[in-house]
Amino acid sequence: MTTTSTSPLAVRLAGVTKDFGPVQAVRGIDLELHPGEIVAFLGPNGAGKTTTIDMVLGLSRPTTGTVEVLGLDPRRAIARGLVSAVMQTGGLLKDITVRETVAYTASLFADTEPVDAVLERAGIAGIADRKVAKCSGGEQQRLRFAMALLPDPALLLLDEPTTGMDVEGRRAFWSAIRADAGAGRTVLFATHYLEEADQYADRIVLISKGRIVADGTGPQIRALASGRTIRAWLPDADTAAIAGLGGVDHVDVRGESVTVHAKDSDAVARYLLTETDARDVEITAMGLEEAFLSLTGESA
Ligand SMILES: Nc1ncnc2c1ncn2[C@@H]1O[C@H](COP(=O)(O)OP(=O)(O)OP(=O)(O)O)[C@@H](O)[C@H]1O
Repeated sequence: MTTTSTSPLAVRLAGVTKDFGPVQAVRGIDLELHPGEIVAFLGPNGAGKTTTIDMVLGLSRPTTGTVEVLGLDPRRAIARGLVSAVMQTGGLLKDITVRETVAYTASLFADTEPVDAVLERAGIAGIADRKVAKCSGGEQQRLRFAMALLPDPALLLLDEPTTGMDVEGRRAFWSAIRADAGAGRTVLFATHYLEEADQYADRIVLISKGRIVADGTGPQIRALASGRTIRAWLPDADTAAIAGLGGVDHVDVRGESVTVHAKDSDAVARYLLTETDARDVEITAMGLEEAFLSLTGESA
């Protein structure tokens, strides 16, 4: 694997913004990725994930700020074979086999890993003689992954790599990526899927409206939105009194039940059980889905 001693960082973004005319797609991102990390870039549609990845790939330049890949300008890093990307679609010839596809790609590079080794690493050695047209979406993505591994890149970028794949295809794809990343490769992938980020990344960078709104492990992201939900049966709930309790974010009354989002669930439960006729009091932690919506400001 190729690394550079001049910078220990795989990716460094400092004060990066990107405007498209009046659209501010990226509004000031600072981000450092360390070698060997698997990082998910998680965010809703239009958050700025692809725009940021394109800048890391040297496909576009930031409006302000700097982007460095392994201590180099992204285009130099690409030219040196330090970076590869797996995109969502395109780029495959249907009438040749999996092995022929990788061999053909290898012939375009001066110096590559052996074809059989990358087929093995991508988990598609068993289907090497299959025509691309006969491969499932997941197998085609693993083929793109094999092609991306040919220059033995230190950094691998994946833009929503599992869109349209079924659960099994997704699992097989990620187990190949994970096994390979054990060797020290840095991986940055964009995704809409919370579960995918939580399951396969060491670190989640949550992005919304062109800014990073949270950065940490799956459990850390959940802890940031550390509120709990308290539900109880309580006809004629005094919503003003509940809203006035410390740490209450939101009170919702539906029919005879009340739902409260609060940081201090004990105080709410104590109030409900001692000061009111509430019954069936239920407290649940926020799931990753709710944490995501609350942190990206997209909750109802
Ligand atoms: N070439 C462009 N010209 C004008 N606006 C653009 C261009 N590329 C992106 N945008 C806008 O910039 C914002 C960020 O888009 P971007 O594609 O980076 O988001 P994303 O997080 O990758 O979204 P998705 O998950 O839908 O792919 C959006 O408002 C988008 O419409």
